[in-house]
Amino acid sequence: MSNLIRRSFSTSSSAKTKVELFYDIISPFTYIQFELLTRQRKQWPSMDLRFTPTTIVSIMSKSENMPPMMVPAKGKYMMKDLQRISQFHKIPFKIPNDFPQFALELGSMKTQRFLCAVHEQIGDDVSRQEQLIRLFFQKFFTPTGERINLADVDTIRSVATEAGLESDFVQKAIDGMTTDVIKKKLIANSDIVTELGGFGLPVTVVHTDKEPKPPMIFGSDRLHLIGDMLGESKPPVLN
Ligand SMILES: N[C@@H](CCC(=O)N[C@@H](CS)C(=O)NCC(=O)O)C(=O)O
Repeated sequence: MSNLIRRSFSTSSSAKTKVELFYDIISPFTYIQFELLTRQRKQWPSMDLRFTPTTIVSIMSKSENMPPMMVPAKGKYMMKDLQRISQFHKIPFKIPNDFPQFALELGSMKTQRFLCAVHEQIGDDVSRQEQLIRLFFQKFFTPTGERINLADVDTIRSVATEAGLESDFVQKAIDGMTTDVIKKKLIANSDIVTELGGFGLPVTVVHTDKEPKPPMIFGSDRLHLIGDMLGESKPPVLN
């Protein structure tokens, strides 16, 4: 098994189990899972939640999958489904008015490279990561349908600054975005997902030792299984 899959995290607490959310800001179901998992912290004290930036384009291509919206019936259902579940979970959300076109033509690669560079700089400061990731999701899936441009460096800079990152820190991450180290790191993160059998997002990996490979959960609708893998008896808080 690849040592990327069973890797060590720099700050580990043996009493807790790492639950790793692989994310890409362009993925609406990942926004849902991000909010649901962060809400679960209080309910599930054994969970040590971590975030890993990835790119859905690479995951789809390596797994020979394609975006659900390429199949018209799936695309239509997905829009309705997202509207229903975001309302049910009380997450302020709307799919951007030009979502399919934006996703296919511009996409989130620049933002994901930026976030990857930020992760490298901050290390395991999960609360700073969380604040930044949430702001990107909120500004892309606004309740009005007006989105930010995830492919624009000035926009990325302004979101990061609004999230409280210092300007020289942001500049360092922007410089990092174009380096081979960061580009390769983002692809390596995506390879972990496909090596575990992933074909889309969100992917949540529960780092238990109970199975030969850490289990990989696809989707934002399997929270009860994650709780069960953690040995938590309290059910997830859904709304
Ligand atoms: N049922 C899942 C659907 C998740 C989903 O459709 N994710 C998209 C990206 S936002 C994907 O990667 N789909 C791949 C596929 O369905 O094959 C959920 O509720 O979260």
